[in-house]
Amino acid sequence: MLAKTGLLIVSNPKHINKLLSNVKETVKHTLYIQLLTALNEPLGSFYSHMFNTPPKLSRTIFGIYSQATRHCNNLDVRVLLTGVKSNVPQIGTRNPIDVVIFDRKYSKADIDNFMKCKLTNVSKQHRVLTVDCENVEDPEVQDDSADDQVYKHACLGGTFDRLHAAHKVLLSYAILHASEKVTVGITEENMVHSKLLWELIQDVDTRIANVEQFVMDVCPEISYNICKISDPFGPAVVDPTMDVIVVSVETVRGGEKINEIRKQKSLAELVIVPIPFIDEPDPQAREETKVSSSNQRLRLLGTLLNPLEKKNIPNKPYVIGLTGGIASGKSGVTSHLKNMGVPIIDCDKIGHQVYQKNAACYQEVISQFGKEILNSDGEIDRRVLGNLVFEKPAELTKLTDIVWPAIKDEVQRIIRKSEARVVCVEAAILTKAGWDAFCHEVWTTFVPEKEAIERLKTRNNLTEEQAKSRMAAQPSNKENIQQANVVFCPLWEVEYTKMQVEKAWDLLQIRLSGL
Ligand SMILES: CC(=O)SCCNC(=O)CCNC(=O)[C@H](O)C(C)(C)COP(=O)(O)OP(=O)(O)OC[C@H]1O[C@@H](n2cnc3c(N)ncnc32)[C@H](O)[C@@H]1OP(=O)(O)O
Repeated sequence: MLAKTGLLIVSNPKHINKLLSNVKETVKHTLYIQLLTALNEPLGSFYSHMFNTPPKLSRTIFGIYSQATRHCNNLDVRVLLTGVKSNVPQIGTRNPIDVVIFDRKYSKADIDNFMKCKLTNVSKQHRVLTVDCENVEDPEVQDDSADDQVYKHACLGGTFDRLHAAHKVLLSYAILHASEKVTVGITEENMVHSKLLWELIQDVDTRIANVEQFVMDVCPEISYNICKISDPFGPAVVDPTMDVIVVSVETVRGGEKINEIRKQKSLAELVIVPIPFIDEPDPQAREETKVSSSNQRLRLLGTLLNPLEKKNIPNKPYVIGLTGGIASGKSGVTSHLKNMGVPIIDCDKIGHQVYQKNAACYQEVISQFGKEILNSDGEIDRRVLGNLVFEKPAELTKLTDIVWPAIKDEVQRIIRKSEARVVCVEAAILTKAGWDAFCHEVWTTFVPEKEAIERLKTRNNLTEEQAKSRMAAQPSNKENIQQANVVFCPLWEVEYTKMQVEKAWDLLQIRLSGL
């Protein structure tokens, strides 16, 4: 049975390759890794060589996270730095340990003693395993050189969206280079708008909480200042106590810029420690070749982003409510679903039908908006009506108050008589109308607002102002995403949208099979 949380006790990091490929069969959620300092060191003298030389671990830690990315990317791997900063030789992880795995054989007495004296948070039902790694060496985990130094106060900054291996390396390097304090600047929302799929970036408080939880888990012995930053420099250009800044190789220039400003302010320059990228082992279409948050966000497209709510509605047909901003590519998604055999209930179309001549809402719409909205054959001219309502929210509400009940009745009638296993209700403002109440899942499309404006200008011949006012009549991307279970970004080629829809469809089949 897979354990939720494991602890790997590593006597020789050069075994890590084999160890990690083994543990992924044992642990399913969090894997803590504790390094012993040297091969053949008895368990009892745990940590004894580590004090005063912590940065020497940096490259080992980089190697471990790189290998973890390759071998067990689904696990939350955390290399413990406990004991590196003080000689409190105990491991008190945040999550209780369900399985302890040793990379070599020890006597029962040594193991019993270790379990009793060194581990403070072990679950009652824990297991102890040994993966024998004699004669296995992974050349990619390098020996550490001895030229690193420890300073009092290290700093670093970034977005830290969906904490991944490269973030963990940056944070670990900062911890290893600081004897007293690490400051982490985390970008506020104003700083993330140029990033790919920024709409999917976690809110700043969640990102702060994740970083805090990680650093406190791997090394509670030093102090942390985790703060929001709304410019690229944050406290690094004003704090005289900072000594060293940890950056990725891509952001060395940012570190240099900070030093230029510090110099102007007569503050001591920071030592810049650049960290190489971790390679993405299996980059997919559109992904970067390094481990990155934008890769993670791309991978979220088509997956269950927000959990499903239990609703008291019939299980058949299973109703997907598809929504999304104006010109955000809803029809691209519905055409892929249609090809997969899913009936689409198009609410725009039903909306048009309900006020056709002699239909249920025809007279009421005319009484509300006047005969000026009629064309020569007595039909309501939607272009005229659209111009009246899209510019003025109160007018739009008057229209929707008239037509939504009729559209809803028709949608529910079609659902009731459907024989299909899955149907899709396509509605621009599904959640604002409260129609998510009769959908099992809400799926949404979004494209960057700039892109939607361009599409409206070219596709619908609207001016920039008109495009903006139409967008203002709808929930924002952020609102739609927050309320959706699955999201799509039809920003690129048709095939890429199709791939997202197929992924969503395959995952939906798994959910349906569990009903
Ligand atoms: C709950 C729902 O989502 S029901 C479906 C939406 N329909 C309604 O709300 C009914 C009221 N709307 C209408 O009668 C018509 O849309 C009109 C008269 C305002 C404009 O008609 P047309 O010029 O033919 O435009 P059309 O109906 O194709 O809508 C244009 C865009 O505005 C969106 N839209 C339609 N109604 C609304 C609305 N009430 N609020 C915001 N956006 C809307 C459409 O979904 C469409 O988006 P898309 O370009 O991404 O597909």
